[in-house]
Amino acid sequence: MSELTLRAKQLDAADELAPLRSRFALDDVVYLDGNSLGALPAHVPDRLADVVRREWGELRIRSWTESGWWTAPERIGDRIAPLVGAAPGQVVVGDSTSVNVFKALVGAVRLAGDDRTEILVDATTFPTDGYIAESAARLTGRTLRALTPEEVPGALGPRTAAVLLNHVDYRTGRLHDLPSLTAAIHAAGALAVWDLCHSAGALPVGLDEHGVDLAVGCTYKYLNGGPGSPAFLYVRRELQPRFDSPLPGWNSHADPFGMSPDYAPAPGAVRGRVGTPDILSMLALEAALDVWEGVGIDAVRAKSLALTDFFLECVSAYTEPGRVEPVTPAEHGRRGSQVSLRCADAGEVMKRLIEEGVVGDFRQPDVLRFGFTPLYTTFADAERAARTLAALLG
Ligand SMILES: Cc1ncc(COP(=O)(O)O)c(C=O)c1O
Ligand SMILES: Nc1c(O)cccc1C(=O)C[C@H](N)C(=O)O
Repeated sequence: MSELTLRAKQLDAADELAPLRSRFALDDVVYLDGNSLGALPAHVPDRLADVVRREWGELRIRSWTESGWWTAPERIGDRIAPLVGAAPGQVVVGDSTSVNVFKALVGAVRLAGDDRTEILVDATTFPTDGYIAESAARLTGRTLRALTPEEVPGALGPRTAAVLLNHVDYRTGRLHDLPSLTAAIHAAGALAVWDLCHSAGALPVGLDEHGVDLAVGCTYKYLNGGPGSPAFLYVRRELQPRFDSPLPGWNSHADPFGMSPDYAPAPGAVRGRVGTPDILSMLALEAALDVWEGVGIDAVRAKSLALTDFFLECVSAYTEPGRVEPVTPAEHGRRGSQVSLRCADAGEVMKRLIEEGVVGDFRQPDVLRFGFTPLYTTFADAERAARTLAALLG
């Protein structure tokens, strides 16, 4: 047994979170793609079967009240809230991340007022955010400026309405400094909107603590909600009474069954709802969140850093110098829960890695991306992935 294989064994034996892996349906594939689609929690199929057979099949329409379907968006929002550092009543679940980016950004611009004429967006962001920001700017008559997060403080001014940023960059795995960027945005009198897709469930976010205004995130990555599971929207409590949703569907009405032709927004997080919630996906997500029972996000972060440190060490020990180049920052304060390696022919290399039972993904133009989900990823997984990669690269 090599020194690193032995170390992996010791690290797994000492890992307090190791028993959580049994809460998931996993096989002997090394699954390092939980930053794209989280693994299936083992109890979710039975829960979903119950929702379909009993709640839908037998109770039918009664389930909207008797099975708690109607209030699911806020109830599930309150279960995500502690994972992103939010007190209850500020997170609502529903729609895709893209739709929530639209609600949050247009809502932020409206909150900022008419004399603030510019939106700033992270140029390195996941593309959907940039597309939506462009449309939000056109619809609200604001200009849009795309720049890197480092350039944001220097670009802020009295004209800035809102800034849309990613907490962790999907390609490089770089963690941006949410507290200091939010503080700089506030000092300029603008609103901070954060996309938490790659940090929710992976590391502490501290939304309330840092005074973030609005935030969105998906639930199918580190929250393991399943393919296409609904996203979430956070609106800071103090802003809720003035939050003017650009998609004021009947589900966000103060009295939805009053069926009034006049719109009156509901108070609180409910104001972020739009139309009928996608109950099957939503209740799969709710069940998936049970795996967090007794688990703290700080412990998850500590293991995530230990896993990514160990993976980087194994890659450097096993791989010929120069074959791959880490693009994820080594510094803990700037690292999300993934490791991205720049590599020649990355698309082909990832295809072969997957054939060898190590699943990560390829991102244009030359990045091998490995996601580490501390709830189920082991140190042995990290070592085997690095060893398999090195063997492939020769
Ligand atoms: C940072 C980020 N924002 C948004 C999305 C996607 O949004 P949606 O859930 O609408 O597909 C992703 C991944 O798909 C993402 O990585
Ligand atoms: N949402 C996805 C999908 O529907 C299919 C494939 C991948 C995804 C992803 O989530 C991609 C992901 N946001 C990324 O960081 O690349």
